[in-house]
Parts: sequence; C-alpha cells; structure tokens
Amino acid sequence: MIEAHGLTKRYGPKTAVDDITFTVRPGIVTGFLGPNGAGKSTTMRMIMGLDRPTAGAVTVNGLPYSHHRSPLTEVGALLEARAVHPGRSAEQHLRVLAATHGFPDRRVGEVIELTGLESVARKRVGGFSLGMGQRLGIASALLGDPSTLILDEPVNGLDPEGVLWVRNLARYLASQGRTVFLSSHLMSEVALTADHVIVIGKGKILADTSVKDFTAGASRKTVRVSTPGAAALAAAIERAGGTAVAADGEASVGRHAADDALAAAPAVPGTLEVTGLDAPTIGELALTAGVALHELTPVVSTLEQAYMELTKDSVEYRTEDVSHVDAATTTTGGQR
Ligand SMILES: Nc1ncnc2c1ncn2[C@@H]1O[C@H](COP(=O)(O)OP(=O)(O)OP(=O)(O)O)[C@@H](O)[C@H]1O
Repeated sequence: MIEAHGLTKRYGPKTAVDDITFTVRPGIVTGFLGPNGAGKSTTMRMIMGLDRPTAGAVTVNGLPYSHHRSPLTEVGALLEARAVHPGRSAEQHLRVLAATHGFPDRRVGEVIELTGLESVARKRVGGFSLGMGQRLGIASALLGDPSTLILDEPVNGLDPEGVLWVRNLARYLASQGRTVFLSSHLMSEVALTADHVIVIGKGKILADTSVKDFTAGASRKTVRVSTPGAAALAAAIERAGGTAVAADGEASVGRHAADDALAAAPAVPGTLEVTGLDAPTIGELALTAGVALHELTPVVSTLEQAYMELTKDSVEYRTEDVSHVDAATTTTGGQR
C-alpha cells in the first residue's frame, strides 16, 4: 500500500509535483499515467526516498521508505536504467545484491526463473538487449520478495513479446496480493494492464479512477451530422436536449448561435458534432424539421483520445506532428 498526502516537490521555481493525495492499493495493478514532464518519475522517486518532498508525505506500508528497517523487502523498484557492472553476469549481479541485503541465495534462482532469465543468467550484462536489461531490473526489484512494486515505464523500448511479458507479470504479482504501481505514458497500455489508473498532469492529479470507469466515460458517443440545414437542425437538437457543435471546431452552433443563424439563413450548410442524442433520434428530428441529411454517423471516441483530452492542457512539450496536435485537441472527431 502506498499513501501520499499533500505530496509536493519544487525544484527552484518549478513545481514538479503539486500537492497530490492518493492511495495505491494492494491486490491490483495501478497505472500511473501522464504526459512527459507530468511528475511521474519525481513522485516515484519520492516514494522510494530518493527525493525529499518539499511538503507533504508519502508512505509505503505505513512508513516512509527510509524508516523501514529492511526497505527492499517492503518495496522493489524499477526506476530508470540502474547501474549494473557490465562485466558481471546477471546471476553474479543478483548474487551481489542478495548478499549485500542479506537475502537468501536461493532467491537469486527464484527471481531468475520468474523473470525468464535462465538462458542468459551466466552471460555478461554488458551485452544484454534492452528487454533483457529490463527483465534483470525487475528481477532485482523482486529479490527482496517485496509486497509493493514500483515500475517506472517498464514497457519502454520493449518488443511486443516483452510488453506482453511485463503485462502478465504485473497482473500475476498483483494476484498474489502485492501492490503494483506502474507508470506509462500510454493509456492503451495501462488499459490492458491495470485495474485502476491515476492520471497526473503538470504535477496535479487529473483522474483517480478504475480503468473500467475511465473506459466507460471515454466511450462517450457523438454523432456526426452533415446537412444543408445545419442551423435549423442544431436548433431542433438543442430543443430536444442535445448539444450541437460545428464539426470544424471554429464556430459553436449552440442554441443562441443556431437561433440567430436560423433567423438569418435557415439553410446554412455544415457538419455538426452532436452529443446527448442518438442517431435515430437525430434522423427523426431532421425529418420533422424538414431538413435533409447528407451524413449521420455515430462516432465513439477512443480511450487514447479521452486521455489526450484530459491531459491536453498539461502537455509540456508539444511536437510539431500535426496528427498529434489534432488528436490532442479534438475528442469528438473519433474513429469510425
Ligand atoms: N532534478 C530536477 N531539477 C529540476 N527540474 C526537474 C528535476 N527533475 C524533474 N524536474 C522537472 O519536473 C517536472 C516533472 O518531471 P518528471 O521527470 O517527474 O516527469 P515525468 O512525468 O516522469 O516525465 P517523463 O515521462 O518525461 O519522465 C518536469 O518539468 C521536469 O523538467
């Protein structure tokens, strides 16, 4: 169990983590999600006692990390690539770690088996692929048989097989009753691995919810409607309790705009994004209003789009990639 209360970290004028309070429970996988620079690594470092909070506190199994007499039996972490002597074999590396911390030697064999490192355990770590290095990092984290695991971007750079392996291992460890807290910047990955998700942006918590609820909220449906009588249809939609917004995102065709436009030009052509009404209802409204329909398409926004929408104001460095910017600024233009 990880409990943070009012956790804050400032680096000079920069507030990396801004007064966050959350609980990471045992027996489930909790995803920690946020764009680059959101504060995930800083939070994880504070949990591990590697960074001192400017304010607030965080405990693991009831105590700050540094107050545990044997912290590695409480919490194991995979943070950024750790220093491993490249000339040592994986097995030697784990043996040294085990000896340093007083863990039984047999645990080395157990974690090698658990992380699928048997075939390379005697090879020099210096020649390891990223995936093997990641497995070794996880083996090291598991050495103390900790009840809490913190994995910072564990699937970064892994091939599909490695990603699947991390996913299954995280779920297996949680099924044993452990607390598993893993960070990612990919909502789709977290949705497949985690039961619960905490979303952070610019150091603040934006969502703390079950993946199931996040997914249900994400599949908010809109209907795309193209019509030569956009203003008239928008007015009818608003009267029926729906919301119509111009699909180009430039002009809102809300109630008043629609009424004004309707008075001025009842046959304004355009495309609307409609929420709150389903496609058949919109079709019937169009019929009653005497407006032709050129397109009537139900649109479901993806999980990734819902996440982008949630974090769009928290993205620290925007890329020039136009498709990325589009995706980050529109939710209603979902996939068909
Ligand atoms: N030692 C430091 N000194 C100054 N600023 C820092 C330091 N560490 C982190 N920051 C800043 O704090 C903010 C949060 O950084 P952090 O690394 O925790 O984010 P993150 O969510 O882990 O992002 P990423 O996915 O890019 O690692 C960023 O703006 C970062 O530049």
